Amino acid sequence: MNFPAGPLWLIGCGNMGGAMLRRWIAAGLNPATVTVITRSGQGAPEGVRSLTALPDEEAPATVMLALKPQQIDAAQALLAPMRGKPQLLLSILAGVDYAALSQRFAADTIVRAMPNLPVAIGKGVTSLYTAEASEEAIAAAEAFAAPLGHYEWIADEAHFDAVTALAGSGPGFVFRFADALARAGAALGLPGDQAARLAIATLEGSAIMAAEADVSPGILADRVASPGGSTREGLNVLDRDDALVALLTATLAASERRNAEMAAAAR
Ligand SMILES: NC(=O)C1=CN([C@@H]2O[C@H](COP(=O)(O)OP(=O)(O)OC[C@H]3O[C@@H](n4cnc5c(N)ncnc54)[C@H](O)[C@@H]3O)[C@@H](O)[C@H]2O)C=CC1
Ligand SMILES: O=C(O)[C@@H]1CCC=N1
Repeated sequence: MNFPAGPLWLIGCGNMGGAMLRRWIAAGLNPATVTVITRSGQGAPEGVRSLTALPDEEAPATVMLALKPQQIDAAQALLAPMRGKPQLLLSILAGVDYAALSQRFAADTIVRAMPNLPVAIGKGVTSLYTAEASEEAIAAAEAFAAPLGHYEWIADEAHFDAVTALAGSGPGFVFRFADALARAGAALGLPGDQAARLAIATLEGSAIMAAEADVSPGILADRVASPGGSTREGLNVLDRDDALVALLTATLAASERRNAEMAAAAR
C-alpha cells in the first residue's frame, strides 16, 4: 500500500508521533515530504523539515495532530492561519472526540487514530474512527495505519475511550506486568537481571504463540497447567475471586475515565 500523495505535517513529534513517523520513513515514506512543527523544534528524524511555526504555504494533503490533548488550544491557534485545508486530518489525541475536532479544525476528512507504542517496530495496534469519509479518505487513513501493524476501524465512537485504555495504554500495562513477573522471580531468589531476561522472553514467546494459535489464551493457559501440577497452583492465585480480571477491569476503567475527562476538557 502506497502512502497518500502530498506533504504530511505533524503537529507535535514526541514519543508517539516520533515513533509513527520513524516507522513510516522505514516503510518508505519520503522524509522530504514531511514537516514537523513543535514548540521546541526538536525530535524530528533526519531529513524531515523541522519548524517551530506554521509555514506560509498552502495546506498539505495530510495533517497529524500528535501533541497532548491538553495542548489542543495551542494546536487550534497554530493551524488557524493555514491557507486552505488538508484532505485528511489525523488526530491521535487521547479522549478528544470527533465533534471537538471538527469544531476546531478544517479538513475534508477527520480521522481519530489511537496507536500504541509498538508501532515503532511495526507491531503496534491502531484503532481508527471517522464519522463520515469517502472511500479515498478511508484508503488514505489505512495507508498510514498499515505500516504500523494491526489496525481496525471502531464502528461506535462511544467505544473509543475503552479501546484507548485497552490498546493505546495497553503496552504500559503489559510492560508493568513484565516488570512484576521479573520482580516476583527475583523475590524467589533469582538474580534480578536473569529474572528480567526470562520474564521478557517468556512474554515474547507467549504473545507470539497466542497471536498464531487457533484457540483462546484461556485454553492455552490450561495447556500449560498439567493437572495437579505447579502452574495450576499459580493460576489458582490469579483466578481466586477473579483477582486478575478484577484488577485489569479496574485498571482499564480508570484509564477510560481519564480519557473521558480529557474529552470533556477539549469540548
Ligand atoms: N505515548 C503513547 O504511547 C501514546 C500517546 N498517544 C497520544 O499521542 C499524543 C502525544 O503523546 P506523546 O507523544 O506521548 O507526548 P510527548 O510529550 O512525548 O510529545 C508531545 C509533542 O508535542 C509537542 N508540542 C507541545 N506543545 C506544542 C505546541 N504548542 N505546538 C506544537 N507542538 C507542541 C512537543 O514538542 C512534543 O513533540 C497525546 O495526545 C497522546 O494522547 C496516543 C497513543 C499512545
Ligand atoms: O497516556 C495517555 O494519555 C496516552 C493515551 C494512550 C497511551 N498514552
